[in-house]
Amino acid sequence: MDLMRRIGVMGGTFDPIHHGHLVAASEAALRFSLDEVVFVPTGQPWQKSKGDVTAAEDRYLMTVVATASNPRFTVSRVDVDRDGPTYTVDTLRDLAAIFPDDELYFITGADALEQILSWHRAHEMFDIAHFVGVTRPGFDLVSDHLPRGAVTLIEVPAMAISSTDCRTRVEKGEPVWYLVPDGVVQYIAKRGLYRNGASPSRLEHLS
Ligand SMILES: Nc1ncnc2c1ncn2[C@@H]1O[C@H](COP(=O)(O)OP(=O)(O)OP(=O)(O)O)[C@@H](O)[C@H]1O
Ligand SMILES: O=C(O)c1ccc[n+]([C@@H]2O[C@H](COP(=O)([O-])O)[C@@H](O)[C@H]2O)c1
Repeated sequence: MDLMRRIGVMGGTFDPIHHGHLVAASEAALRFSLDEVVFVPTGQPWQKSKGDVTAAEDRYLMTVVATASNPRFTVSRVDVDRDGPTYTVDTLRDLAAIFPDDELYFITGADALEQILSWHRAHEMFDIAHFVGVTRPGFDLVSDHLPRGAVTLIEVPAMAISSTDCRTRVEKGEPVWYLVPDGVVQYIAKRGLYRNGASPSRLEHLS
């Protein structure tokens, strides 16, 4: 009996997680018959400007809330718990140790795929996981720059949603209902995230 499972890995800063992330993961799971999709919130996303990123614990908890209702979705703390800048090569090494008998599929949107050769030790990543590039409105989905056979491109339902737009809307007092899961709307309000352009960096007010 073949016990090898197919594990999707959806990395992101998730500041906040939105339905674009969830649809991308769900479609990749469908197309590749993934047994599980592990969402991995970044610890320190070195290519985003440091002061602008919400505390990792808040981003981690929003990811847990957003994925809780899907039995195939899980959340990993490997990047949140690792010191230093978050490199996907480390994420994949950690997950390969957790899932030693399984195949890893790293899911990434067209914008991230475009930049992927700027990632730390990028070429080593392709030995650990197969990459799945998904369409995203406003970006071209191409893989000509990547090693042959390393990436499969798939079309997913177009969700013109970004975390940046969600943060801006909250800051302006506009709703983010239906852009992010209901529990994430409530978490953002409860924690006062994204108001006045600043987020609390600790969880001392979390009751
Ligand atoms: N609407 C979307 N459709 C498809 N893929 C997406 C979408 N939004 C994000 N992604 C992909 O999800 C992953 C994590 O994205 P990230 O957490 O940076 O969200 P973001 O919306 O791009 O954030 P920000 O606006 O803060 O840059 C990346 O691979 C990104 O390409
Ligand atoms: O490995 C790197 O150097 C690297 C650089 C930028 C982004 N990434 C990964 O790409 C995923 C999406 O990142 P981001 O910054 O667009 O949220 C997330 O898993 C990041 O860890 C990875």
